[in-house]
Amino acid sequence: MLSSQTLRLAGSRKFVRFASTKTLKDVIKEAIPKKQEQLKALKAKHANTSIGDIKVENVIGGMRGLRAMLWDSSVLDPQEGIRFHGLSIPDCKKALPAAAGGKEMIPESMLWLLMSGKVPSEAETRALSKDLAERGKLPDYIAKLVDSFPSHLHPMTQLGMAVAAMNHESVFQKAYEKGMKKTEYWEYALEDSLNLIAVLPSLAARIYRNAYYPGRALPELDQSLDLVGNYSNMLGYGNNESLTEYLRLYIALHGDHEGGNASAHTAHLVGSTLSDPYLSYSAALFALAGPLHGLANQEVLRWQMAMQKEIGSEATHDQIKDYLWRTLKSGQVVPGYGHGVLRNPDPRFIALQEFCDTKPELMESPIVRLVKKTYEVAPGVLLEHGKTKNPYPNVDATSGCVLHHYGLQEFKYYTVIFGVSRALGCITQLVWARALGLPLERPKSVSLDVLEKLANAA
Ligand SMILES: CC(=O)SCCNC(=O)CCNC(=O)[C@H](O)C(C)(C)COP(=O)(O)OP(=O)(O)OC[C@H]1O[C@@H](n2cnc3c(N)ncnc32)[C@H](O)[C@@H]1OP(=O)(O)O
Ligand SMILES: O=C([O-])CC(=O)C(=O)O
Repeated sequence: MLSSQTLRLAGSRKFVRFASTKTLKDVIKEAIPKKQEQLKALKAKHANTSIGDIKVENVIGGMRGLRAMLWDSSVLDPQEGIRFHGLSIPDCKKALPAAAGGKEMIPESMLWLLMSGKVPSEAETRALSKDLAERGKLPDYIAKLVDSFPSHLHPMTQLGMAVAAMNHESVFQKAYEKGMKKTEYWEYALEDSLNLIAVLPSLAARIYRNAYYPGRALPELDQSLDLVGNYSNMLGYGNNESLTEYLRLYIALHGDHEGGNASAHTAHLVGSTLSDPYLSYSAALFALAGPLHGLANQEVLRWQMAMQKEIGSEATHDQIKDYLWRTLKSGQVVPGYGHGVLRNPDPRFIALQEFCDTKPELMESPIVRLVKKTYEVAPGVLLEHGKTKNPYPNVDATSGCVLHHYGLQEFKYYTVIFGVSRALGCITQLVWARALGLPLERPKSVSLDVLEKLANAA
C-alpha cells in the first residue's frame, strides 16, 4: 500500500515522492477509522468462520503454522520473506527515504511505513528525525541506573532493565490511572512509543560505553542528525560513514518480522494487559535475548571466530564442511541457519550481503569472506544432516561480520543493536492494538491427557 504522496511509475522500479509535511500522528489518526470499520465488519460477518483447523502438532510444536494473531504491519512468506505493508526489501530500499547525504533507508522511514502503511515524503522523514532527536535525552535517573550496573551484566540484560525502569515516564500509565477513555489509548501509547524509540540510541550507546570504554565521554545528541546518525556517533563510530549507513540499513531491516516471532509476540502479549509500551517492550527484549532468536547474531560471530581460529580465514570448502559436521555432531545448532517460518535464504541476509558487495574493504575482509564461504557450503551440510526444515541462512548469519570488520567487535553487544531495531515493529503493534481495541490475549491451554483424549476422539 503506497501513500498518495508516493507513486510507483507504471512498469518501472522508480518511486516519485511529493512533499508532504503531515506528522506521523496525523497520518495514523487518518488511517484509524477505516481500519476500525474493516475490523468491525469482519467481526460482524465472519466471527464464526473457520480459517483452518488446529492439529496436535500445532499444540505441541510451539504453535508453528497456526494463523492465530492479527498483525498488520508486515507478513512473512516462507519462500519470499518479509513484506512491510506489501513492500519487499528491494521495494523499501528504493522507496524509503535515506538520511541526508546517505543511500540506505533509515529506521524513521521504516517506522513511518509500519505505523501508517504509507511511504513518507522526504520532509516527513526529516521532521520525524527531528522530533525523535528532540525527545532523545535519557532521563538522569536512568543514566544513573545504567551507570550503577556491574559492567559484566550482559548488555541485553542492562537494556531490558533500563527500558522497564523507564515506565516511570509512561504517559499511558499515568493517563490510565486518571481514567483515560478507551478511544484515547492509542494516542498515549503513541506518545510513549515515540519517547521510547527516541531514547534508545542514548541508552544503548551508554550501555556500550560503560561495558567496553568506561570513562570515555559520550557526545550530546546532535539535533541535526537522524536516529542512527546519533547512535553511531555516541557509539564512537560517527566518522565511519560506511558503518553508519550499514547500521541504518540493519536497524531499518530488523524492525518487524510479522507478529509470531518471539520478541514481537511477547510485546503484543504483555501490551494486551494494558501494560505500558516501556514494560511491554522490555519483555520483548528478554525474548530477543535468547540464542534461538536475536542472540543468535552474537553466537554466529563467536562460532565463526572459533572456526577462523581453528581452520584459518582462507579455509577451503571442505575444511568448513568438516567444521560444520563437528558442530552438528557435538549436538549444537549451527547459529544463523534455519527458521521457524522461512524456507529460503532470508532476504534480509541477502540485503546485508549485497551491502558488503558494494564496499571493496568488505569484499576483502577475512571475516566477511568466511561468512560468505560458510553460506556456500552450510545449506548442503544441513540438508544432508536432514533435521532442519530450512537449511538456509537467516539474517543473524551475516549481521555481525560487518560490525566486526569495522571494529565494533564486542559481539555480546550485537543483540542490543537488534533490540534498538525491533522496537519499530513492536511499538507499531502496541499503538494499533490499542487503536483497534484488541482484547487481552489469552489462548486456551490443554493438558497432555486432554490433548490425547481430544486427538483419539477426533
Ligand atoms: C532473528 C531470528 O530469530 S532468526 C533465528 C535465529 N536463530 C538461529 O539462527 C539458531 C539456529 N537455528 C535454530 O535453532 C532453528 O532453526 C530455529 C530456532 C531458528 C527454528 O526452529 P524450528 O522452527 O524448530 O526449526 P525446525 O523445525 O527446522 O527444527 C527441526 C529440527 O532441526 C534442528 N535444527 C533447526 N535449525 C538447525 C540448525 N541451524 N542447526 C542444527 N539443527 C537445526 C532443530 O533443532 C530440530 O531438531 P530436533 O528435532 O532434534 O528438536
Ligand atoms: O521470524 C522469526 O521467528 C524470527 C526472525 O527472523 C525475526 O524475528 O526477525
